[in-house]
Amino acid sequence: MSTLSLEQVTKQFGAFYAAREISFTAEEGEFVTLLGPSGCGKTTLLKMIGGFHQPDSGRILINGQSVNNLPPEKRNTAMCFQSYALFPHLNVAHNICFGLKQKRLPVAEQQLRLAEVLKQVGLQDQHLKMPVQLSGGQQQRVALARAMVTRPDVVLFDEPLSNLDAKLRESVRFEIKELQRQYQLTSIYVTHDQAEALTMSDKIVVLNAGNVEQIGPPEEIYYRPANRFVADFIGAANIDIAHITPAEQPGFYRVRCQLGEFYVRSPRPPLAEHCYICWRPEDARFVPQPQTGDNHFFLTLRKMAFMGNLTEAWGDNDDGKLSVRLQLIKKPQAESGARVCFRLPEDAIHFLEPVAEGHDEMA
Ligand SMILES: Nc1ncnc2c1ncn2[C@@H]1O[C@H](COP(=O)(O)OP(=O)(O)OP(=O)(O)O)[C@@H](O)[C@H]1O
Repeated sequence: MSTLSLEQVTKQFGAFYAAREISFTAEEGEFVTLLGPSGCGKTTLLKMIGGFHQPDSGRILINGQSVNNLPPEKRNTAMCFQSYALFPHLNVAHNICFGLKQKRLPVAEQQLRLAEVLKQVGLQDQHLKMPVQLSGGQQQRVALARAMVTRPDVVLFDEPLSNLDAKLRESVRFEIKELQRQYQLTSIYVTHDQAEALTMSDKIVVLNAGNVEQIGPPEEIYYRPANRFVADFIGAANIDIAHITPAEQPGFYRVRCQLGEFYVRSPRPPLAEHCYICWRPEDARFVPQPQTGDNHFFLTLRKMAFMGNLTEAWGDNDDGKLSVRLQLIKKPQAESGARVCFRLPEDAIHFLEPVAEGHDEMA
């Protein structure tokens, strides 16, 4: 078991920053996901950890030792790519042992490790098959076995599921996570798929244009996004501008925004009186008997879409300047064009970054 730390790691391609002063740690056996949109620098970071790119500045440490000057083969990291990265002309056993052969490990040791890892990934009976004779999920397990067999300090996953269809992705996601947990593999996992990141990770590093936006466990990232980018990128969010003042009770705040007045409980105080706020579409409750007062608001319904387990709805506030998205468990008895009442629970509103001066859309 090993730890991995990045300290202020920067990588430029010409004048362009692919990674700018990135710092995070993966503790022993931790599953850390690098999540962000295309081009945000995920693969560049993974390649620097693996030794395929050299950082311009900053340090990469494995078990507390800098590996900046070590070539890839001396780093004891293992890459796990999409399933198609298996060698098509080699059977399962030869695919798995490829790295061990290159390291010139004695054949007896190779056989021992092969048997062990085949058992770990549940492919004991498949070792003579060629990759084309395996299902997508089995191919993915071979790719993982090939990484695990070298007993790496850190496993680096580069979008390993992007080649699989939606259903298989889900089951293989759980298989990888289970193996990672069982064998306490310190793992760095690159994806732009938020569902993958939320279900698999111990910790998520949210990246945007080469910068870290937030680092935290999945629940914190989802329920306490640090800023508009994170709130919007992970899940759906309604974002508004608000004036926030402390209420009498500690930990409670009065929030005035375009939707109305809200009484909010937040473990995190706002960073300024004038901040962006967000709330999740699933947090609003339909109120059949309209009420006024704190935490109630009115929308003119614009559109509703019945999705089976929930109904998606879109509506505008009274002055028509704010459009809001809702996910309701029960379809409201109302038609498009109706003015209907909703309520937000006290803990639904989250405080984001301060609004820049002169940018007051509420005025
Ligand atoms: N060798 C290179 N030379 C110049 N620019 C590069 C090079 N490699 C990457 N980049 C640029 O750096 C940025 C980050 O690339 P990177 O591959 O790390 O993104 P990513 O987040 O992994 O994206 P994706 O999800 O699309 O794979 C991109 O704008 C890319 O064009």
